[in-house]
Amino acid sequence: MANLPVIDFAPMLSDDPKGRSRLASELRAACIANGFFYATGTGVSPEAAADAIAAAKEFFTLPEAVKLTISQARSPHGRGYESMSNQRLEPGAEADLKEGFIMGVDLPADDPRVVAGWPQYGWNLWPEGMDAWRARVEAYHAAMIECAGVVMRALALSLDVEETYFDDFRREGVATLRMLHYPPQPKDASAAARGAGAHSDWGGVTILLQDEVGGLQVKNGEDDWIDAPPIPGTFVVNLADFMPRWTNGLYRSTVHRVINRSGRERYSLPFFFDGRGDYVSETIPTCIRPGETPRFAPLSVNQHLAEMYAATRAA
Ligand SMILES: O=C(O)CCC(=O)C(=O)O
Ligand SMILES: [Fe+2]
Repeated sequence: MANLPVIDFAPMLSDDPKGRSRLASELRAACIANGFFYATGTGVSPEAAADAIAAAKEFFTLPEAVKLTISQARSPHGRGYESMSNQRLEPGAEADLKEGFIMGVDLPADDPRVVAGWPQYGWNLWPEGMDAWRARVEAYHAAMIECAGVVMRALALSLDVEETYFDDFRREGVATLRMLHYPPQPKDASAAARGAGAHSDWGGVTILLQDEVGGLQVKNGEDDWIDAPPIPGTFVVNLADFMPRWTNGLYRSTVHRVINRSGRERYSLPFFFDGRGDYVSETIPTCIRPGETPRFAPLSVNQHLAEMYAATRAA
C-alpha cells in the first residue's frame, strides 16, 4: 500500500516557477489519489509547532472545573472547552472519546456578520489569568491562517487556475483552531469506540499538527483504512467538503477517523479553514471536461457549516 506523500511547499514562498509547477503536479496527483498528504516547507517554524502542542497539553491538565468556566455551552459560536464525548462524528459509533478547546477569528458582538448569525463568526472564550497562554495560541492561529493561504494558493495552481482563485473564499473566512486531547482507549473498549468517528471535514482544507502518538486513519482511494502516522516536521493536510464541489468530484473530501490504541494520551491540533460565510461554491471551469456538467449545486459556507454542526452534536 502506497504511503501518503510528503509534499514540500517551499516553492510557494520564493520566486521559483519551476519548483511551483513541480509542486502543482505532485499536489494534483496526491489530491486525486487520496485527498490526504503531509506538508513541509509551509513557513511555520518547528518551534511554533512544538509550542502549540505544549500549549494544548497545558490546557488539558487544568482542573475540569476551570475548563468548564469556558464551556462551549456558554458560547453561541462553538468556542471554548468541548467536554469529553460531546461530539459523535460517526453515526452508529460511540460518542468521540476526546475533549477539545476551540478558538477562531475573534469578532465583537456588533460585527454585522455576528449580528446576522453567520455560523462560527463570533468571539473567543479564554481561561482567566492565562494571558500568556492566550497570546501563544493566538500566534499559532495567525500562523495557520498564513499556512492555509500557502496551501490554497498551491491547490489553485494544481487546478490550472490563478493562484488567487480561492482568495474570495479565504477572505475573512472561518478559520478554526481546535486543540484535541484523546485519552487512551480502554483495553476492553467496544468495536464502536472512536477517538474521532469517521467523517470528512467541512470547509476548504484542514491542516493538522499531531504529536508523536499516532492513531489517525484515512480512507484511501480504494476504500481501505490506512494509517497516517506522525512524521516529525510535517503537517497532515486533508481536503474538505468544498473541494469535490469546486473540482466536480476530481479532488476528494476524504473520510478519516482517530482510534487511540496506543495506551498513551494523544494531542493533536487540527486547523479548519472553512471559508467566508457568504461564499457560494461553483465548479471551477478547468475541472469540467468536455461533455461533463457540474455535479454539485452551488452551496454557501454558512449553509454547510450550520447543517454539519447540527448533525454531529452528540447530545
Ligand atoms: O486528531 C486528529 O488527528 C484528527 C481530528 C479530526 O479529524 C477533526 O477534528 O476533524
Ligand atoms: Fe477531521
